[in-house]
Amino acid sequence: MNKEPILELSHLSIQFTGKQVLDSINLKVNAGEIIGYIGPNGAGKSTTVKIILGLLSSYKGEVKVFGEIISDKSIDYKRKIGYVPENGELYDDLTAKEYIDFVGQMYGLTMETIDKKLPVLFDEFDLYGVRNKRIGSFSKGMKQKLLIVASLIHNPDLIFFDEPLNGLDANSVMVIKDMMKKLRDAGKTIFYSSHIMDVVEKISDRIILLNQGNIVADGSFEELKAKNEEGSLEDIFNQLTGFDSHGESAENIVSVIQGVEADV
Ligand SMILES: Nc1ncnc2c1ncn2[C@@H]1O[C@H](COP(=O)(O)OP(=O)(O)OP(=O)(O)O)[C@@H](O)[C@H]1O
Repeated sequence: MNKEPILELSHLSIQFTGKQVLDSINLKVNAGEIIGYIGPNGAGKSTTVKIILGLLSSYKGEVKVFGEIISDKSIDYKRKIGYVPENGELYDDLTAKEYIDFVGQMYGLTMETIDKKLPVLFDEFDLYGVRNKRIGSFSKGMKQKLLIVASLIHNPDLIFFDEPLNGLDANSVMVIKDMMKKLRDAGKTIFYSSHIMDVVEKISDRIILLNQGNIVADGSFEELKAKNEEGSLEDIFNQLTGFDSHGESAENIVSVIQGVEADV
């Protein structure tokens, strides 16, 4: 069995206009895990994913995916990667079927393969009835489900989900959570970024917390809980990111709103 990590970051750093966003991050990820990749807004989660996907090149350090340094290689490694971006762009003028046909073919799938997979996936995601409608007419949740189908149609081994539950109804959320576990059980690796702490807590085999450019926690939820003597992942997150003033912040917001209202 190949024990080489599926993903390895060594001393990964990046700056934007003088701001150190990632500060020498080291990380090894093995196949068959769900990694909850969390951190405050602006911590650098999406930036990390964009570097791994080859969308940003101004970084320092080394990124290995499937055992190969990405800067040395062709873009072939991307054929085995799936990605749902936080704010995914779709082509409004295409129909849902045209979009998946297009994405599938970009990944090198034959139309025969696409035609076998697409009806089942669309059916499960409640998109079959609208497969020939233009994406521009879709609701937020329908677009999100289409992005998820597009990210998985080529059977990727490494999957990046950035807030995949955005806009999904409670039924779809259950499907996606179960689907992530089944993909993990089938040996896939999922890098899951989200601010919904109770889902991250329940679904992740390993949780990585990024704060101010550094990894400040790395382990299973049970390990983080034992180490930090806190109850929930939300509590651990607040403690490790040094945030203990939510009550005060809420009070300030409400009093300013009321004050301004009163002056009008
Ligand atoms: N192209 C860019 N040019 C300049 N600054 C950038 C660029 N991309 C990201 N940044 C900055 O890098 C930091 C990290 O951004 P990133 O989007 O990676 O955060 P995040 O952890 O994904 O946040 P969120 O939880 O809000 O999605 C932010 O300060 C952001 O302003």
